[in-house]
Amino acid sequence: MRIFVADHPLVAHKLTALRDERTDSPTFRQLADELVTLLAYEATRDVRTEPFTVRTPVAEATGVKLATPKPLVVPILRAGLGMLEGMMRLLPTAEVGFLGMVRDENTLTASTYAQRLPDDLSGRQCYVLDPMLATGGTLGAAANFLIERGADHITAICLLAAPEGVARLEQDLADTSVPVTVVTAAMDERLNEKGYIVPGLGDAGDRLYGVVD
Ligand SMILES: O=P(O)(O)OC[C@H]1O[C@H](OP(=O)(O)OP(=O)(O)O)[C@H](O)[C@@H]1O
Ligand SMILES: O=c1cc[nH]c(=O)[nH]1
Ligand SMILES: [Mg+2]
Repeated sequence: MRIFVADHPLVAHKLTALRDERTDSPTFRQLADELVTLLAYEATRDVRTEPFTVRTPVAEATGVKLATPKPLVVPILRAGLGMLEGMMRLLPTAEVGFLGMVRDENTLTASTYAQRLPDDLSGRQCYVLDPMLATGGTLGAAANFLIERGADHITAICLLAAPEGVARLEQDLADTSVPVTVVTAAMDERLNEKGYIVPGLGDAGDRLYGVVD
């Protein structure tokens, strides 16, 4: 597994504002959207392309276009939905599949409550959107689910990651030969006793969409 921590002043600036507890929900959604687009630029460095030739008004130019099958973007509901538009801005022709997952606040175990994905992901590059890599349970389960369906290349975009989550993900993916990369805006210090990232930004889903319970 590969971890890429984006090192860019604009990423750091937007992330700081996102962390700020005074940031309201509309601003949080806007910042998350902008941050994802910056991260998506890094995350799509190895998106598959094929040669494509066009004619300019002057001459022929050899270039590339996105290869088929098109990449699949998979936001993990709920909070990953807040990252979708920012990702699709860079990959407008990608297809989108959905995974609904929730972490039990007491056991910190992730479970899947909804999925709408192609059955066969053979040969697909998948871009998973999940703002928080905390214990790693959610992302590990999501990645293994996609691999079972045939995905052969997975890149996860996370706004924040914790070292404990990265270690768990390494373990959960130990048996796969599918390349998995995590692109994140920052590697934070640790998890607290409730499984929240420290310093983190709080509950990403609640800050995007409000508290449910
Ligand atoms: O790494 P983990 O310990 O598994 O935690 C990370 C998950 O927790 C949050 O989702 P949550 O369960 O709060 O659902 P929500 O997006 O609906 O708020 C977050 O959006 C991640 O999906
Ligand atoms: O810090 C955290 C950990 C898990 N989920 C969140 O939304 N925030
Ligand atoms: Mg939540």
